[in-house]
Amino acid sequence: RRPISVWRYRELLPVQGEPITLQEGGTPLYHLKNIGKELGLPELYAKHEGMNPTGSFKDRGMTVGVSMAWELGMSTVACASTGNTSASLAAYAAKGGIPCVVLLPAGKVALGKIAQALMHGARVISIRGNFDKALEMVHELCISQGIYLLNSVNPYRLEGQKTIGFEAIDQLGGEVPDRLVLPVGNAGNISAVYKGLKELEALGFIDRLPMMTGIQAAGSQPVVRAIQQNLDVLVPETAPETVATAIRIGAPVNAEKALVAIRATGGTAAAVTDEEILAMQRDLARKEGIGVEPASAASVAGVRKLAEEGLIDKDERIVCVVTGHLLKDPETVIRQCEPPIEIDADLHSLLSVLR
Ligand SMILES: Cc1ncc(COP(=O)(O)O)c(/C=C/C(=O)C(=O)O)c1O
Repeated sequence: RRPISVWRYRELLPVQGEPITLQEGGTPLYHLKNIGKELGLPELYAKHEGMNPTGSFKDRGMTVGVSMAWELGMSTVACASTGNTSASLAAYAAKGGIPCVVLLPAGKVALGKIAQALMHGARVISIRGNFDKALEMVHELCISQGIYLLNSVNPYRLEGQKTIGFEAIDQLGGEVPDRLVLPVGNAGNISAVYKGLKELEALGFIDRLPMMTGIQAAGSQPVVRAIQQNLDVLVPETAPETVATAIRIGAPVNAEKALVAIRATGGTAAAVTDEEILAMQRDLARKEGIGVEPASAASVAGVRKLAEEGLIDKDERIVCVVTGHLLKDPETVIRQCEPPIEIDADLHSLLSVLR
C-alpha cells in the first residue's frame, strides 16, 4: 500500500524515471466542525496544502515540472510568480541542481516567499510592474534564451496538481465530494484538479464530478465576471488589487480551462472582499487551529458567502482547498493583530496584564 502522496498516483503522471521529489503531497484533510456548524454545513472539509514541503500546493506541480525539465535536459528553469511558484521552483531546482531565475512583482510579494526563493538559491528579479507584466517578460526571456518556462502554462505543472483531487477522494474513503472549492489566480489549479477528476471518471474510478467552485478577490475577479456575464472569452483586469497578493492576477493564463471546469460540472465562481478573506483567515486559525495565508482563506470565505446567499445545500459534502501556509505572509498577520504586550520581567507586571 503506497502512502498518500503525489507519487502514489505515478501511473497518472508523465515522469518516466525517478522524480525529483521533496516528499510532497499527503496533506491533511481537516473536518471543519466549528466553522461548519456556524454555516450549517456538517460536511465541510479543508485540505491544507500549506503542509507541503515549501508550504503551498505548488510543490505538487513543481515535482513533476522540474523532473521533466531534468529529463528533457534543460539547462535553466524560470517562472514569474506572485510568490509561491517561485519559492517552490527554487527549492525543486536546487534539489535537481538546475539553475533557476524568478521574476516577482516588486513590492507585492509576501515576505516568507521571498525568503524562500532567496535561500533556495534562485536568481530573484523584482519587476517594476504587476504579476501579469512579469509573466509577459518571463515568456520573452524563455523564448529568446532557450530557458525552460515553469509557470502553469507548462502542462507538466498541472499534471502534478491533479493529485489534490485524487488525495481528497482517497481521504474521503473513495467518496467524491459534492463541491470542490479553490481560490483562483492564474486558474491553473482549478483546471488541473478538474482534468484529474475527468481522468478518474474516464478510468471508471468515479462516476460523477464535484461542482468545481472558483473563488476570487473582489478586486481581482476576471473569472468571476466571465462566469456571471456568461462570457466565452475572459476580459482581463488591468489593475487587480487585493491583500491576498497570491491571487492578485488580472489576466489568468488558464482562464478558458477554468471556465470549462466550472461550467461542465455545474459549479460557480464568486468573489469575496479583502475583509471577508481576512476574517476567515482569523476564523480558520482561531476556531479550527488551521494557519493559512490570505489567498487560501478565500476558498472558505467563498463558501461562507455562498451559504449565506442560500446557494449551497446544507447536506453538501464540501472540500475547500486552502493553498498556502500562514507563515508565508507574516506581515499581513502582524498588521491585522494587536501587537504583543511588552512588560518588565517580573511576575507582578505579568499578573497585572493578564488580569
Ligand atoms: C496561496 C495561493 N493560493 C491560490 C493561488 C491560485 O492558484 P492558481 O489559480 O492556480 O494560480 C496561488 C497562486 C500563486 C501563483 O500564481 C504564483 O505563485 O505565482 C497561491 O499562491
